[in-house]
Amino acid sequence: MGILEFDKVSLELDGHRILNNLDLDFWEGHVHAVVGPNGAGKSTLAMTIMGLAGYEHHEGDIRFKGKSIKGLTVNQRARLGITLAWQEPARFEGLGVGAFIGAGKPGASVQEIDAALELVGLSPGRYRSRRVDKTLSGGERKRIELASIIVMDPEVVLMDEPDSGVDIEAVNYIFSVIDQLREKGTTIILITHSAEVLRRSDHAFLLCHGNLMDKGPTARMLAYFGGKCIPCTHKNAPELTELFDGKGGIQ
Ligand SMILES: Nc1ncnc2c1ncn2[C@@H]1O[C@H](COP(=O)(O)OP(=O)(O)OP(=O)(O)O)[C@@H](O)[C@H]1O
Repeated sequence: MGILEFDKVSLELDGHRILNNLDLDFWEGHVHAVVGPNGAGKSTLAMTIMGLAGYEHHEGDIRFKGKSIKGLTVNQRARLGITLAWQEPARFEGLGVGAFIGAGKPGASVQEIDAALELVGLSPGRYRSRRVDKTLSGGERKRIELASIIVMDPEVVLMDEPDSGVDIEAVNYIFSVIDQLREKGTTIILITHSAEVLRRSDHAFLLCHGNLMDKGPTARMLAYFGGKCIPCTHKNAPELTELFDGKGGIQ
């Protein structure tokens, strides 16, 4: 049994079926990737797992440790240990960086906060007292968000395009955070367009137009990035030339 299970989950937004009858099983302590072309429904899947407003009225069931989480709020899901690393720390804008990082764990010590900052490659002396605001660069904000996840120590963490908008140095820190979370036994769900990120996973799901097209070990799913997209009969199936950027990633 997986730690997080989708049982025939479908979701309509604005009259369009965005997720279609998905049966997914995320195994405890594994790193899963969710891949697929633009508009496949990957971010919608993440929002639906988190139970964000507008995404809660899905058909089918989502179970965490065997119990339905349908109807639970984002905060209730977060308290169970399910969290999403947002693209940017938008919550609590203006809070001190240290307070922001400690917010997910009542009583978090300065040492824990500093250790998390160091893990993402930000000097505590320089960053802990700064504000979470627009004076931080996009990459810094992303790393601060990751530091908050390290302190929170969730059971399931979703990361939506963890390597987008960050430089090579920051990407390496993000990858080392993924490795550390994996070592701790955290279940990780990586939503990605990047073959490099996909390589960090053990197992991947391929979505297209809200449908699960394939699932399997990463090594096999990497073929998708190599230009061998599996046959798709959807009327709007994108041309392969639209999909691949020629550098091992997809557009
Ligand atoms: N509120 C909404 N109303 C109608 N359609 C929506 C809504 N939100 C998302 N969609 C559509 O749902 C589809 C899936 O969007 P989603 O953002 O989940 O895709 P994605 O796989 O994450 O794409 P990308 O790789 O481009 O980020 C898209 O066609 C999008 O336009």
